[in-house]
Amino acid sequence: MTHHPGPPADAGHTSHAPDPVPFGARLRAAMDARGPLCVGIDPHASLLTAWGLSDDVAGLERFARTTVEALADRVAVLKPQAAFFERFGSRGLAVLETAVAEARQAGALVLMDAKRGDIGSTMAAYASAFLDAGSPLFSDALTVSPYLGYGALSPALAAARESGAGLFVLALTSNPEGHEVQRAADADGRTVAETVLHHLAEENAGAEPLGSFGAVVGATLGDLSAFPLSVNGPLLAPGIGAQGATPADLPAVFGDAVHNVVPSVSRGVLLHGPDTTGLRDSAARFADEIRTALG
Ligand SMILES: O=c1ccn([C@@H]2O[C@H](COP(=O)(O)O)[C@@H](O)[C@H]2O)c(=O)[nH]1
Repeated sequence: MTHHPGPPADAGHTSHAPDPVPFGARLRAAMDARGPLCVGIDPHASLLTAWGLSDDVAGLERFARTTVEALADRVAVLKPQAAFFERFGSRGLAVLETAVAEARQAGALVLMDAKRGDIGSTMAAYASAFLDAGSPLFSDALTVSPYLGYGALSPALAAARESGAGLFVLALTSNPEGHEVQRAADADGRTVAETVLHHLAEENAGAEPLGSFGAVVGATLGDLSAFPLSVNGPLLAPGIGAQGATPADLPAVFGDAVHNVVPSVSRGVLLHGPDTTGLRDSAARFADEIRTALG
């Protein structure tokens, strides 16, 4: 697979032609070319301050631009955390739109971490916002929450198929509070997380080289061999760095599914900014550790 992982040539404008190559194939190509590391763009107020920036839209804009310029030409995936842009209202969203377009233009796949989930009719509007090729916030993939029922995600699945985008469905999140919901079992003893993973395996059946519908599975969770992680789709693994997990943990957590893992680091890289070399060197160190861990 030699397809360029980046966007169509008109990225940066508000109109995008649907990419005929499904997200899973584009992601596999990007992982092969650049390694699997995903870096989060999480402009925490504390990071803006640490970077010598003001906690306002100007600071946000500088933070996002610096991160994109430092990393979009070398990591497989950039993952803007929408919350940190939304807190500045419409002007924050304008910064997010620009960051998405510039990151895609530079060759990174953009995973919008917005964790959307609602009844189907409202889910269709979220899908339109992030997964319709003509939307200003169109992204290569979107995180979604299945806790209104996996079936309520149908409009997002349909929109992603239409535009060649992907989804990452919350299954086993990196935070300890997730357990009481995600590990709750039904009458047959099947946990919520297992149910989500089974749906994803069905979604991705037969897809090559990789399905477009992934799961979010924290790198912090220890041995997950009790869960059916082989969904023939990507597994976004947040929790490396600031939350305490390390690349060396990945094989023990993910077992046979480790080669479909997209390890994700936000603060662990970002705290080395605003210096471009600091950001790049930090990302390169994580990438090296991941390569070593995955053999
Ligand atoms: O289970 C999850 C799902 C998403 N996240 C998000 O990833 C980053 C983690 O940031 P770090 O600075 O590397 O801790 C953040 O945007 C979370 O909202 C997660 O941590 N766990």
